[in-house]
Amino acid sequence: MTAIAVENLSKRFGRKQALAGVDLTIGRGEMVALIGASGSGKSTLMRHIAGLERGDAGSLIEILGNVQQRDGRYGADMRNLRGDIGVIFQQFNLVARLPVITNVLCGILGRISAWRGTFGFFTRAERIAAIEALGRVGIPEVAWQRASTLSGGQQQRAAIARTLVQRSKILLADEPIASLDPASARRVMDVLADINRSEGMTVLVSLHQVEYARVYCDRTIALRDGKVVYDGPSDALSDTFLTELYGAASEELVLPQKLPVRGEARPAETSDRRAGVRKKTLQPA
Ligand SMILES: Nc1ncnc2c1ncn2[C@@H]1O[C@H](COP(=O)(O)OP(=O)(O)OP(=O)(O)O)[C@@H](O)[C@H]1O
Repeated sequence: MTAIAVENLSKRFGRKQALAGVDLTIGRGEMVALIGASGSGKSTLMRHIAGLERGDAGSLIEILGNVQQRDGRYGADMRNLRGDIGVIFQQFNLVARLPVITNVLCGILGRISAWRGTFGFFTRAERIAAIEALGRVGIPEVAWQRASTLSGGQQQRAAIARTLVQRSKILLADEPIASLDPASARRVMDVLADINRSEGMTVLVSLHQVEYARVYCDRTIALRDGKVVYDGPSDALSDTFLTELYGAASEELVLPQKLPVRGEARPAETSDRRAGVRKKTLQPA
């Protein structure tokens, strides 16, 4: 079954053609990487799939077989479909002053009555589910801490826990590791891969470094100037091929050092870098 179907998606911002006739289909249970140099349209595509933005005339997006938007208008099922999609961003994933557990519980706001959400009235079962979700991502001990006290990697994992509590079927992760040091980045990618495998959650993750795509995703979709220029096995994205696709801009897609193979022994994680660090810290100088 198809999780995400995008047909002829175009988006113009003034004179800038951010997306130009994007076609792609992602099956349920797939974990797919989206790569592209800066400004290639990754975030714009993610925002459209999340239902946060509407495409231009002629565009069609279907989520789980239902029309999410067509010709710049949202479909009738839009509200329900929003609940099926969990979104995490590079930053600003959590409300800093609230405890982590409350942030995670925000995942169920779409399913409970407005008054319960407004007053933060959550049942014992819901709180237990939130702590279990934090356990799934490896950080149950931070449940009662303020979100602002978490490292960047922990914040991303808490945001993933929120999507588990939301029971979303699709997870869109827009550059979730761009602000993290390599050890924290791998942990976040490990968690994404784990919930993809064990929960069957469809994952679309945009990445700046193609190495992570090669290690974690069988399939990569590459964007350039708002168009899909490659859609196929991540293994095929050799450095030479990347240069063919992106020219000099390919340098920003390659890490200076090789990543260990998944599951290979890794050095102990150093302390996670605090969230809010400047974007693209993994780029070569
Ligand atoms: N709201 C907007 N208004 C005007 N232009 C926009 C808007 N959003 C995106 N763009 C432009 O569309 C193009 C694609 O932007 P987008 O953020 O999707 O790229 P990206 O691949 O995610 O880049 P990065 O890796 O740097 O985040 C860029 O030229 C950007 O300036």
